[in-house]
Amino acid sequence: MTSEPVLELHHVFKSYHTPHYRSTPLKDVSVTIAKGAFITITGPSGTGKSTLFRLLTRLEEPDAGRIVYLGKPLLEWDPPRLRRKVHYVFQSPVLFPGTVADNLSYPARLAGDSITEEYMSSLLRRVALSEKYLSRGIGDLSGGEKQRVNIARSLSLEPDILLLDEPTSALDEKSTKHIEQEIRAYHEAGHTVLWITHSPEQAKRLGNVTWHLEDGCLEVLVAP
Ligand SMILES: Nc1ncnc2c1ncn2[C@@H]1O[C@H](COP(=O)(O)OP(=O)(O)OP(=O)(O)O)[C@@H](O)[C@H]1O
Repeated sequence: MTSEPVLELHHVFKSYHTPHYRSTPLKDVSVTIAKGAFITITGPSGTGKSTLFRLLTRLEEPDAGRIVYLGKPLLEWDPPRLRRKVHYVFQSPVLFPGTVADNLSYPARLAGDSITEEYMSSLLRRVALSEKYLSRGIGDLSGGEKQRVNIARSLSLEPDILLLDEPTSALDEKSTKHIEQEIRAYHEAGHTVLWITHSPEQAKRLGNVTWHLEDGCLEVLVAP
């Protein structure tokens, strides 16, 4: 791992105000992510882990502070281009009606390209699904199968930074271990990974740097 920063947060604040409550998920958070890092993110439910990912992909903007990707402020990045490079795999899979193949080939079609059935089968194997799934309708899949198709489609984009929001929450132990192994391989190929998890055991298995987010503060924990 090099120490070259790929993402930087400088004094980032984010809060929400509604008529009924006020919540401040990020209070003056400053942190740097080195290129090729594998960071797990933990913290109680509702503390702002997903909010952080929304800010990193410009789905929302901070109230104050600056986020920089590859030396350039996020505000200067074209959002669709940014989101292919810093890619958010949502906690609830976003798939459209149609077959698994329709969904896997969507990013290529959007770019005016096409991908082969063989490549789509290899994407499915990476998430422990057989090629038989290619013709299955999205509506017929279980929550865990949808989650894996969603991850397979994201891997096809080969993002520089992969943001995973509880990607194994609907999976059994065997599939969870398979996905962990696949994402480790993705990381070892030189990519940066941020992984939100509620499981301290999973955080320990996945890497030695954990960010703990609570009460708006981000604490960096490095395992010995
Ligand atoms: N659009 C919004 N409007 C108002 N409040 C919001 C909005 N989005 C998030 N919040 C609030 O901000 C806080 C952080 O939410 P966030 O989804 O980031 O938490 P989280 O740590 O990812 O939670 P979980 O572990 O349950 O997924 C919560 O209190 C939530 O209710």
